[in-house]
Amino acid sequence: MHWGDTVKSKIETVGSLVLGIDPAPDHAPLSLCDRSDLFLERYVKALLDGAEGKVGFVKFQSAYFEAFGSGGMASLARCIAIARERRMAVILDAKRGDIGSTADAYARAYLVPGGSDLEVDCLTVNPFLGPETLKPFVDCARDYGKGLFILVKTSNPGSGWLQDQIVDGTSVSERVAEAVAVWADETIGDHGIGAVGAVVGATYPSQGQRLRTVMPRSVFLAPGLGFQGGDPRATSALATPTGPVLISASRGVAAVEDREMPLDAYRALIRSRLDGFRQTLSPAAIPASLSG
Ligand SMILES: O=c1ccn([C@@H]2O[C@H](COP(=O)(O)O)[C@@H](O)[C@H]2O)c(=O)[nH]1
Repeated sequence: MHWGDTVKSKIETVGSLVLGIDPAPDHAPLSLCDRSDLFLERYVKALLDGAEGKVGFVKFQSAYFEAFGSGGMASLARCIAIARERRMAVILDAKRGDIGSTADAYARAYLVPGGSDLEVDCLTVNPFLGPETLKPFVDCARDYGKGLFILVKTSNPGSGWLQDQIVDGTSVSERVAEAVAVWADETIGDHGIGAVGAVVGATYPSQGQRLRTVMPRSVFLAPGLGFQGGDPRATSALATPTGPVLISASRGVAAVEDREMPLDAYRALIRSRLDGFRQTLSPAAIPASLSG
């Protein structure tokens, strides 16, 4: 199935929220942390239990699994499988990017069916090394129904240091966006949505408006809801029929101060936080079946 079709059908049935999964033991309930070797999978299962029926997309942050070394990467593979069993579309936020031959190996690891046990539906990639280094990812997205989110305007406070710089009359992020738009057109699916999308932080919705005009057929991944203060309403309003917006929150859904919280209460908290975030989105981003 084309990534754009997957996005469209998940949004229509469950909505555009993305559950960000950044497993950090220092803000998780203690009952999940008592055996460090089991922490990652227990944490992911607790979040997925709480998110049942509330989200159709999960975004795993690779770094938090890598931080546990080889065991963490093995857990990531198992957590990807668990999320897929629960019919979630899996985005891996690994921000990969390197010279073409190495990018080819990354693409095989994450995007080629059966290429490795880290295969996901969609991957974040970094454009800093230039267009030919993104080609292996774009080819895989087109050939195997996968999705890409290329970093265009990231959510962090310092993103403007490079991304807002003007070169030959165009900002660096717009320059990247122009390339994304071309790749989106080359990978278009039945619904007019390209497989190549963009990371556009929820913290910069007015730049998002401008970027939407440059990338009319790309899915936006908008991280930064919750802890980073992203604007849910203005960001979800960037969605168009051929340019859906997926909005993600990680700590804002999962982090707790009361670390003694029992697991059942934690699952209930996840559910109510996801409901709360959903209510802050533009009404157009909420499927009719869930808007009541
Ligand atoms: O521009 C970007 C790109 C990626 N991220 C990632 O999203 C989550 C955000 O976590 P929160 O707890 O919801 O703030 C994290 O994994 C980042 O690496 C981003 O924040 N901004």
